[in-house]
Amino acid sequence: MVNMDILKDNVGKKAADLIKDGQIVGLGTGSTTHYFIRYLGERIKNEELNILGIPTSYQSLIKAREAGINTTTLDEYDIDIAVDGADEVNPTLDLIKGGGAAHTLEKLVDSSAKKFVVIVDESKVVEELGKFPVPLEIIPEALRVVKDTLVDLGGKPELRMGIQKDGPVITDNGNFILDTKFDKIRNPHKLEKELNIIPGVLENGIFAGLADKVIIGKMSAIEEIDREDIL
Ligand SMILES: O=C[C@H](O)[C@H](O)[C@H](O)COP(=O)(O)O
Repeated sequence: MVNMDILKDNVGKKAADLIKDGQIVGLGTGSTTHYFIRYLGERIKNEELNILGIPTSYQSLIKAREAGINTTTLDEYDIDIAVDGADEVNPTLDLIKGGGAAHTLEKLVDSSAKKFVVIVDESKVVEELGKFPVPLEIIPEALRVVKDTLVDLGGKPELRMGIQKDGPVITDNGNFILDTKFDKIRNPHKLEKELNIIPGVLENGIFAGLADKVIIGKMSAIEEIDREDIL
């Protein structure tokens, strides 16, 4: 395993150990939550736990099935705890997510949970959000007008292109992604709202004020930061 994978493995296990029998669990998307889902599946099997997962993407649905986690939907259950990765985390626990184009359903699931736990390796920790471009899921018809609006707001939008697929990335919801670089994101709460009121934008990847806890995998140790600690 390369170093970053070890850190992701460590935080995935730590988060899986937080889950209690009988809970409904939001299953985040990405290479870090991959470890969480795997360890949760192992605990369910070894300890005969009664746990249901609510996936945030086709990827996490497939991984849940592989791990032996039964799944359900938000229509049927409230979520006790959601565990998800992030592309950037700042000192006030605001996030940028959506590197895997799953942020729309992730935001729905993560914000619905009674507790939202973020797991990251130390490379994701930043002083100020914005080095990672903000992903916006947009309906395809809105491409030109949303791009123009983002430029007016000081952004540099780029249509995310597929790999091993010609043309743009198509999200799980059938839409496009505009990765938008902003020079500095001084007020993530404000920018998150401004982006979401642009007609044609379904959801953007800023998750301001949502995380209750962040678990950071470092070379030296695992660091845990709770929202109440920073208030
Ligand atoms: O759309 C994807 C998600 O927001 C991921 O949780 C995020 O990109 C972090 O993924 P990873 O753990 O692979 O860095």
